[in-house]
Amino acid sequence: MSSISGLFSSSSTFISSPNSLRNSPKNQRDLIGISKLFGRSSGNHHEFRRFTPQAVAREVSAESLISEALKKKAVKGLEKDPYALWHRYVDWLYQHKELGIFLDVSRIGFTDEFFESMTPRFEAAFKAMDELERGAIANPDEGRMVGHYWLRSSHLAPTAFLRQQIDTTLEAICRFSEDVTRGKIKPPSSPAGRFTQVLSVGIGGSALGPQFVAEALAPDNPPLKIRFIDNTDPAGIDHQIAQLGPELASTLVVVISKSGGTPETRNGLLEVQKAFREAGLDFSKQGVAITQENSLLDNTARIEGWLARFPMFDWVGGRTSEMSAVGLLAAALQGIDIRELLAGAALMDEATRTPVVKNNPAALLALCWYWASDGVGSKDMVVLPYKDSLLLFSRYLQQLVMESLGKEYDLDGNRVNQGLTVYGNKGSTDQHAYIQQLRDGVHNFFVTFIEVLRDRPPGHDWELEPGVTCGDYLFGMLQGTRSALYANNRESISVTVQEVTPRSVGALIALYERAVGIYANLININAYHQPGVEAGKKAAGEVLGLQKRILSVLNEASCKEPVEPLTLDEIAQRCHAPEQIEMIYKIVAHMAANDRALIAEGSCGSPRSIKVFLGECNVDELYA
Ligand SMILES: O=P(O)(O)OC[C@H]1O[C@](O)(CO)[C@@H](O)[C@@H]1O
Repeated sequence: MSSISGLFSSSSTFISSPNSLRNSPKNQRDLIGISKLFGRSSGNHHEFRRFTPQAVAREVSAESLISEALKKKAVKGLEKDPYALWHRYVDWLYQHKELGIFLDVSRIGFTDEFFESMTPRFEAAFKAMDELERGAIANPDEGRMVGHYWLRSSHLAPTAFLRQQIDTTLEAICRFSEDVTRGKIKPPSSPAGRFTQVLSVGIGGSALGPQFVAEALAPDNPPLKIRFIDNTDPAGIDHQIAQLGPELASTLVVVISKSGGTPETRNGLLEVQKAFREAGLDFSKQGVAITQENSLLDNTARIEGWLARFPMFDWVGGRTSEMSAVGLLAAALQGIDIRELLAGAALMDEATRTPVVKNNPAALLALCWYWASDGVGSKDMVVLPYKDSLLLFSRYLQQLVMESLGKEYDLDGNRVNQGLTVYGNKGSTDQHAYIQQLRDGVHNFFVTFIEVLRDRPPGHDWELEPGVTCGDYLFGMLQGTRSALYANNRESISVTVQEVTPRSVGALIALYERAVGIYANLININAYHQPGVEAGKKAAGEVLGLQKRILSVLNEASCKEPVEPLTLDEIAQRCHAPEQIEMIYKIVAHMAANDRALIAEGSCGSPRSIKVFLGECNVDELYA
């Protein structure tokens, strides 16, 4: 779309003459982009929508909406007159006084006509969000309510039972973390006499929120320092445990998994438990589980008598779980004011319930996303917080946005392959990395700047040049980049917060949660399931199953007298998986690289030369 707007603004005749576009090789990429938008065949591209009557109706309206939008962009282009821009800035500026948050959408070029044309979609989206908050089954696939908003305003939960669950869990978190930080609950055998470290084991939504909040808000000397195991990388796990060293004895291990069965998290737990055994420590006295009631993890923790268990609710998704026990316990243990975090989110929720788009910052974000990416994710969202402590915000948003919006089908069952790509680290650091391309290169993105007005706590600033502080440079870099991008027709949104505090961080999380919810409604997809992730998990399970079959086949051949080394072809035949020969090669190469019992002769660089056998024959397994 990027080049589309540039293209159309240079010559409006292209609009009414799409064939002339098609003829220009320079424009092929744009055309493919457009045909993808509408699911139309283009050359070898196959049809990929089911054309139900509703789908046709929806498609036609989506198509006309987008081409209308393009025409308007073509006619108007991005405003360059400084006074007109200033008026646009002032007219569209959103401010939340109490939260000290501003949203500037003036550098997104949507037109008044486009804004008007979106009214029916927004009306439907507000209605759907309202129903969701009232407890409708908003995740139809999984038959679940979606209630992360209730976590910070329990009085809005649809039943007394839910209200009580939320309130008692919050009280339990506060009590437990206070008892831990005050040393009332302590590790059994640490010379420190109290817990000094938290080791948080979890992945995806069970890690990203706590990581972001720790980076953003943990004080320099927190009551407990936090570390994360968020992968099944053995070297990464070893590193975390090695860094803890003797402090393992005073480490509170918080294992987080909504499902309670995520393999990476289970592996992390088993690795940590092994480290505890080797150090002669009793894991159960230092382990805490956060999971759904009766999950595998919950049952393990209960049976093994872990120190504590906190619930994760069925109606809270992993990527929106920061305000549940998932995020709150870790935050409280680091001395972060979780009531403020919740208060900030609640205030933002209130502000983003209004059905007046111009007064609703989440709706404004959704409007900009729709305009900038044509409602089909045709451009990526680059998130650039100009503040070190917000470094992980882009990574946090990556899951929130991409796992929510990246969907194959819409709610009517049409194949739409929706999404919105998010990436970014922080400014001004990224100006010395990839912003060159953003300014001058391929135009396939829009930017979200996150600005923090307060540079340092009061009383700590100084001028490193007459009249200029270090923070002035950071400010200058942000404003300069915003202007330079805009001058080259690169659109941007700016979110400004007064300070990075628990309140503003809570508000930012709530702002984006709601923006994703509204946007999902605008594009008619279910934001609350993740069927695609299951495919990867299933395939991983199949790889491990194949590995077991390979070992069994090799064991049988290696128990022969003499031992029978097998080629990869022979292994594949005996595993009844000839089509899996490449995977078999990879499994053998991986095991060989890790000094497993398997011996591979030949060179990994010439797979056909490889012959494999096991160093030891396991007779028991033969007859198992
Ligand atoms: O909390 P769990 O159940 O371990 O899941 C972790 C993450 O895995 C996912 O389900 C994706 O696999 C995420 O949605 C989730 O946040």
